[in-house]
Order: sequence, then C-alpha cells, then structure tokens
Amino acid sequence: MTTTKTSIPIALTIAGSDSGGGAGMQTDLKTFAFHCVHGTSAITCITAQNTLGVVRVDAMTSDAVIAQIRAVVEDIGVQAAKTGMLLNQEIITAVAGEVTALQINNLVVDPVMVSRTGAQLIDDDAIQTLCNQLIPQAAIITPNRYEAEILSGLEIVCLEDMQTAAEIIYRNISKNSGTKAVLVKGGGMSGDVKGVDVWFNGERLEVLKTKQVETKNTHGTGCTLSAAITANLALGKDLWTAVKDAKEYVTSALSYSLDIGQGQGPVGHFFPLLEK
Ligand SMILES: Nc1ncnc2c1ncn2[C@@H]1O[C@H](COP(=O)(O)OP(=O)(O)OP(=O)(O)O)[C@@H](O)[C@H]1O
Ligand SMILES: Cc1ncc(COP(=O)(O)O)c(N)n1
Repeated sequence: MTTTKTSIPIALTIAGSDSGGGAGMQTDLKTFAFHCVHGTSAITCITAQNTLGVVRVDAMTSDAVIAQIRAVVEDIGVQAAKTGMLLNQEIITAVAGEVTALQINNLVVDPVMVSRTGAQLIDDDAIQTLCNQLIPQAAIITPNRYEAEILSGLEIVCLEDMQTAAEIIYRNISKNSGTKAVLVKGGGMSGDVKGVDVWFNGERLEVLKTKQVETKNTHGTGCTLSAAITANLALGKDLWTAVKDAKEYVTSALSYSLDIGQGQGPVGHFFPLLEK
C-alpha cells in the first residue's frame, strides 16, 4: 500500500482547558479541525467547568507553559497562534516572552477576562501585564463588550460606543506595537446590536453583521471566533478575510448550538454533520 504525505497548516492555541468542552482549548482544537488546520496546544490552566459556570481553576506553572510552546514551535512550527485564558501575571509574562523569542507571527489575542456566566478568568493585577507585554505583539485582539470596557475605560451600551471603544483601544495599543486591528465583539450587547461586531484597523471602521441567532447556548462563541480567525490566518488568508470568514463560521455554528447541560450549551462546531 502506498502512503500519501499530506501537508497541512499548523495553528497553536495557548489557552485554558474547559472540562465541559464548550470553551477554551477544547473549542479551539475543534475549530482548527473544522478548518483542516492541524491544532497544537499549550495548556495554561485547568478549569472544572460546565454549562452552569466555573467551579475551580488550577494554574499550570509558567515553566510548563513555556515548555509546551517550545516543544511545538521548535519541532513542528506554527503559521498562526492564539491566546485565550492566561489567568495570571507569571503565565502572561512567560507567553509574551516566548512569542518574542520564537518570533510567533499571526498572533490572535482573545483577551479573556470575564466569562459570559460572570466568572473572573484573569487575576486583577494581570490585566496591565496583558496590555503591556502581550497585546502589543498581536496582529489582532478580540475583546468582548466587558473586556472592551476595561481596555477603553468606556461604558458600552450602543453601536457608537463599540465604535469609539474600538478606536480608543486601537490608538492605545498601536503606538508602540505591530497590532493591525481590533475587533470588539457584540455577543454581550442587547437589542439590534446583539451579535454585531466592530472592526477598526486605524483606517477603516467596519460593522460586521451576520444574522442574530436566538439561542441561550452561546458558551464559547468568543473562543470559537478567535480560533477561526487563527485557522484562517494559518491557511494564508489576509486579516480582514480571516475575520469575515470567521464571523460567518461562528454564526453557522451558533445556528446549530447544542442543547446540553442545564445552563448555556456550546455551539455546534461540526454543523454540516448535525441534523437539524
Ligand atoms: N446571539 C447571537 N447571534 C449572532 N451572533 C452572536 C450571538 N452571540 C454572540 N455572537 C457572536 O459570537 C462572536 C463572539 O462574541 P461574544 O461577544 O459572544 O464573545 P465572548 O463574550 O468572548 O464569548 P464567550 O466568552 O462566550 O466565549 C461574535 O462574533 C458575536 O457577534
Ligand atoms: C477555559 C476557558 N477559556 C475561556 C472561557 C471564556 O468563554 P465563556 O465566556 O464562553 O465562558 C472559558 N469560560 N473557559
């Protein structure tokens, strides 16, 4: 029997584990797989979590996180990477150092701070480190409504606020960095703006709108979106196309969200295989 050598783009997720399989690393790897991108991972922490919320968080040591990133990059190599839940200052400093040292390009930073269920997913003193050390190395950052409020210092209640926040965040981080764009996500908004995102790249302010999906099962939408952007960058798409296509993907996955557990279920990553 002859074997075929298959080449495939590689993406890395640096994120926390969600035992419920709805957010974090598990979601990232499913999203990479859907896009036919080989997924690699560096676990930052282990959450005991389900559709109702986060019960417990255990951090990895920063040395363990560094070793995972090096093991992947030095042997396999990555075309794109994303960060999710980084939890504490030590881990953020370690990840930022490795991104610089290993020259990891096409970095998507999902500045995970607060979960949809209200659980705090980062230590208070770590937010400044995230802003100073990691975010400036990102090609794009993807804050949700609450993270955008923290990063911009603005209360966000309408589309105009989202637009102003995107501009403020971009201007704050682009001074000394290579960050190309900010995407403020609207899953946490209400009314007509729910599910509407705002993109700003220093020149173009765009509103990204697909269809609004009526579902309570939205756990992990942010992780899915940032992982899909990462997969698209690994596939060689330009940043804007990567974001637009990722937005379409998350909308389709939301349309097939999974009614599991007693709380907020996850999205259906492999929707073409699911029967309505
Ligand atoms: N009901 C909805 N209908 C359509 N799109 C939605 C809906 N809810 C969220 N989205 C989209 O999902 C993506 C993720 O945004 P969201 O604001 O939910 O991120 P997040 O809060 O980081 O997600 P999570 O923390 O749940 O992983 C965005 O593109 C957003 O517009
Ligand atoms: C490990 C991990 N990473 C990220 C999130 C954010 O996702 P959500 O806001 O949907 O809970 C999470 N809950 N858990």
